[in-house]
Amino acid sequence: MRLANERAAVRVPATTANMGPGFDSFGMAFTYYDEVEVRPIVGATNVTVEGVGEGVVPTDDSNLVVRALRAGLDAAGAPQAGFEMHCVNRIPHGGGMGSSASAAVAGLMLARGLLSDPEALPDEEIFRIATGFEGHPDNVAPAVFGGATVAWIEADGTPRSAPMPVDATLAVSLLVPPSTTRLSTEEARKVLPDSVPRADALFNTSRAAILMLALAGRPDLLMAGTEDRLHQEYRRGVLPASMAVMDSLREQGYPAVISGAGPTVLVLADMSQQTRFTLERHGWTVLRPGIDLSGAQLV
Ligand SMILES: Nc1ncnc2c1ncn2[C@@H]1O[C@H](COP(=O)(O)OP(=O)(O)OP(=O)(O)O)[C@@H](O)[C@H]1O
Ligand SMILES: N[C@@H](CCO)C(=O)O
Repeated sequence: MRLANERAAVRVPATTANMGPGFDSFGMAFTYYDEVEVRPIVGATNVTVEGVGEGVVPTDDSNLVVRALRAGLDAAGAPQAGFEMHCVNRIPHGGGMGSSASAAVAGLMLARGLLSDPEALPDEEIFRIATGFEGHPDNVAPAVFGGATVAWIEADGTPRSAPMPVDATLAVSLLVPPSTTRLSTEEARKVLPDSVPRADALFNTSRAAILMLALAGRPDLLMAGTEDRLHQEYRRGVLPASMAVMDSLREQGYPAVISGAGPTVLVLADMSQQTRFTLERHGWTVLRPGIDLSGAQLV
């Protein structure tokens, strides 16, 4: 295998995970993208970043996108090089919109784009390697495949995923709190208990099944299908503002959940102008993306 192309570029979607009851398994991709371009060079890697993470994320080989690119080349048996990389980042970091999964998928897609035989890195392989970076597959699956997905880990450790039927016209709102409230997934996972009451496990089993029906065209089931007892309440202490907004929206009849590990709040509905303005006055950003059905694409 060799590097056959002098450049590759990728567009990778933001994603949500959990969606209420589907902890570590449900996910969905949005028409809201990071874009990365790369060129192999002779010499040291140099990353330039525009937008989110500018001046913060590493600009050398320790950058997550570069690490994933290198992992992809290794998996395909291709040689390494130095890289000139330019990232246009829109997905907030530590925001609950799957930035780290999208970064890993971006790097792996770029590896594919540089290879003499792109088929050496099929989607399933990119999904597997990116899940290794993340530790759980729920954001990676929609970032790779698009749409709504259910993802799981087989007993032998193999990650798997399958598309969930979704009404692509479903309205989505992502409520992103001010950037001072970012929360790393690592911190958000530390507050979760190792075991949960059987009644709560049963509760989530039915709600996850209901959510599948709701997404496929039963919007009347969205409120019941977005209830959760496995993770959100345990995270209230590290997500006080987001949980308060989620509670208030649910009281008003909106199917609101914590997006991924937070602090972004996902609402599976459009919201009244007044509700949006109130949040924006308090420094929140309201995004209203569509559902991405393609996943990451070389461009
Ligand atoms: N585009 C990127 N380039 C480089 N590093 C990134 C990029 N995106 C994410 N990261 C790294 O991943 C970290 C954020 O990952 P983390 O899993 O904590 O949050 P998240 O993926 O945004 O949220 P969630 O998993 O809840 O959706 C950043 O602090 C940064 O170190
Ligand atoms: N399922 C993950 C999503 C964030 O990566 C969590 O809630 O911790």
